[in-house]
Formats: sequence, structure tokens, C-alpha cells
Amino acid sequence: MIFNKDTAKKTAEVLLQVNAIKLSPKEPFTWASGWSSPIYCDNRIVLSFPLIRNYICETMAKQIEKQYGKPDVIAGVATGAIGIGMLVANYMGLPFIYVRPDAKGHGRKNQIEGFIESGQNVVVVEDLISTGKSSLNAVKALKEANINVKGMIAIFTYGFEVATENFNKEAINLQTLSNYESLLEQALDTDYISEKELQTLSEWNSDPAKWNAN
Ligand SMILES: O=P(O)(O)OC[C@H]1O[C@H](OP(=O)(O)OP(=O)(O)O)[C@H](O)[C@@H]1O
Ligand SMILES: O=C(O)c1cc(=O)[nH]c(=O)[nH]1
Repeated sequence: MIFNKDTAKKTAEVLLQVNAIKLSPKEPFTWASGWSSPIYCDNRIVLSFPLIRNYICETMAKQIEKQYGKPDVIAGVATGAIGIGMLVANYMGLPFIYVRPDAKGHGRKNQIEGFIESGQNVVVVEDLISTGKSSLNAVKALKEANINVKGMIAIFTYGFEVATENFNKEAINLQTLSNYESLLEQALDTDYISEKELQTLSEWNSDPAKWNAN
């Protein structure tokens, strides 16, 4: 799913540089999927660092154009990818919309926010893929509104089989700047994690749905 090993390494390097990677094996994080995890990759932090967000934005924009051509609109998955998606759209000179997990219960009751017309082409921007459920939920909403989803791009994926299966099932192409393997390699090389932490992270990664902290 990563498109280039050098980009995967460089992206892992910048994520580590801004401390986006949090480890807490004793008090695990709860993920959107309900899984417990000793690691949390908080890509939202990238937005607070102009040079780093520019790197992510330019790399995503260039890859979108290469892989999918220029779409009519960029769509961000709320809330994590609203910021980076908007930067990408701006860089490419394109309109931007974002997709909520559900329709709002009040106001205009929109799930898709912004202006888009039936039949337009979009590329969906996501900050992170674990199971892919949130991203594919956004794709479903777009398809139901007769929007043509050309594909998706995300900063990071854990590379879980379940995500690959979910994307294949929906026939959605996913490109990511980096992945778990590149992150662990870079984290070990730079002493961000110890050999012991690497062992915990590898054990967790072999069966994340069932992992529990001891
Ligand atoms: O691939 P998945 O298993 O769906 O998990 C990944 C999703 O989890 C995070 O969102 P979260 O639900 O934490 O909300 P946020 O974007 O509003 O922070 C992240 O931004 C992804 O959208
Ligand atoms: O699956 C999630 O909820 C999730 C995992 C992670 O590492 N980072 C994040 O923002 N969300």
C-alpha cells in the first residue's frame, strides 16, 4: 500500500520528530474499532508544524495527481483528516468537502459538508488507517450521493489484513505515505523505542484484536 520506501521512511521520520507516536503498553489506548493498543499514532499533531505539514501535503498532492489524475474535489474524513485534506485541496487548487461519521442530528442534517455535485470525481484523504472502517464509511456516504470515488490516500496504515480485505471488498485503491513496518524500523534506528518495546509492539501486532496488556 505504500508507494515508495524512501517516502515511507521519511514520513516515519517526521512523525517521530513531532512525537506523533505515543507508546503506553501499561495503560493501552482504545481505538475507534474498540481494540486495545500499546501504540497510538496521532497524526493530528503534524498540523502544528508548518514545515512538516507542508511536506505531508505536497507529498500527498503529488501522489494523488500521479495515481488518480486531478480529481474535481478533495474529500477529508472527519475529523482527523479535515486539516490535512484542506491543505492538500488548497495546494492542488481544488474544492474541498469533508465527510462526517454520521449525518448531523440538527441544522441541515448533512453527513457531507461543503459543495459537491452528483457525478463529480473525488479523492478521499484520511490521516490514518487501522481497520479502514471510518474511511470506508465516508466512501459509502459519497457513493450514496452519486459521487465517483477515484481512490484514497492516507498518511499512515498499520497494514492490517482486515483493512486490506475491507478495501478490496469495496474495490477502493488505497495509497499511504508510510506504514507500521517503516515506522518500527525508523523508531528502532533512532532509539525512539527500545528492543523490549519492539517486542511488545510485535506481539501486539501479531493479533491486535485479541491483545491485552499484562
Ligand atoms: O481505520 P479505523 O479502524 O476506522 O481507524 C482509523 C480512524 O480512527 C481515527 O479517527 P477517530 O475515530 O479517532 O476520530 P477523529 O478522526 O475525529 O479523531 C482516525 O482519524 C481514522 O479515521
Ligand atoms: O484506530 C484508531 O482509532 C487510531 C489509531 C491510531 O494509532 N491513531 C489514531 O488516530 N486512531
